[in-house]
Amino acid sequence: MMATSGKDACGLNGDERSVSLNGSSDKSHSLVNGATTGASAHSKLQNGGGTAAERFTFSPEPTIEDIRRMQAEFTDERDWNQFHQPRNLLLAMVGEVGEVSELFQWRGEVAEGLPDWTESEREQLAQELSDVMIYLVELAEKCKVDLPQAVLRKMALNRLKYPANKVHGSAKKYTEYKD
Ligand SMILES: Nc1ccn([C@H]2C[C@H](O)[C@@H](COP(=O)(O)OP(=O)(O)OP(=O)(O)O)O2)c(=O)n1
Repeated sequence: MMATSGKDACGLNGDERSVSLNGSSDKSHSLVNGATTGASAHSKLQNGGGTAAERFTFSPEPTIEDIRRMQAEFTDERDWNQFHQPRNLLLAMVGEVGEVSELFQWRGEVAEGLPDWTESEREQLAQELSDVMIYLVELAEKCKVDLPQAVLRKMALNRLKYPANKVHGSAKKYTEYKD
């Protein structure tokens, strides 16, 4: 089960955890803090409201291949590959998706930037999303899916299925378009 108090499963509190993040959370803090400074800043961060210049971006590293390699090292060091077959990894990933859901449940709609969330809640979310990503990457590895290239192929398909000039501003599924 997910830790729900200020301490996580390793016994770290929010402050201790943020020390180990190498500044990667600073960027999100500044964006998020912007959202709490006033109504206009807040509304700008609603879904779809930000310009490209304001958009939150990730650090370039680690790459997906870096994550695959680091997780492979982690499991090798523990002799855990015996447990990490595809189905087990899938179930572990779905369990972690459940933990992400738990953080959102009963809150109603949540605005982009999570303006009402505490630092501890944000850090919990970062950890649970990371768990999902780690298991997803390892699942892809164990299924021999080259995930970065597969994502490129899928995005190309998505662009074909949803031509921008046809679907602009509409959330309809492609099967609903009749032309
Ligand atoms: N057999 C395992 C167990 C853990 N992990 C790694 C991958 C995940 O990133 C993380 C998952 O650890 P936990 O199962 O302890 O789950 P949580 O970190 O979510 O802890 P909790 O369930 O207490 O929130 O550790 C792994 O690779 N293989």
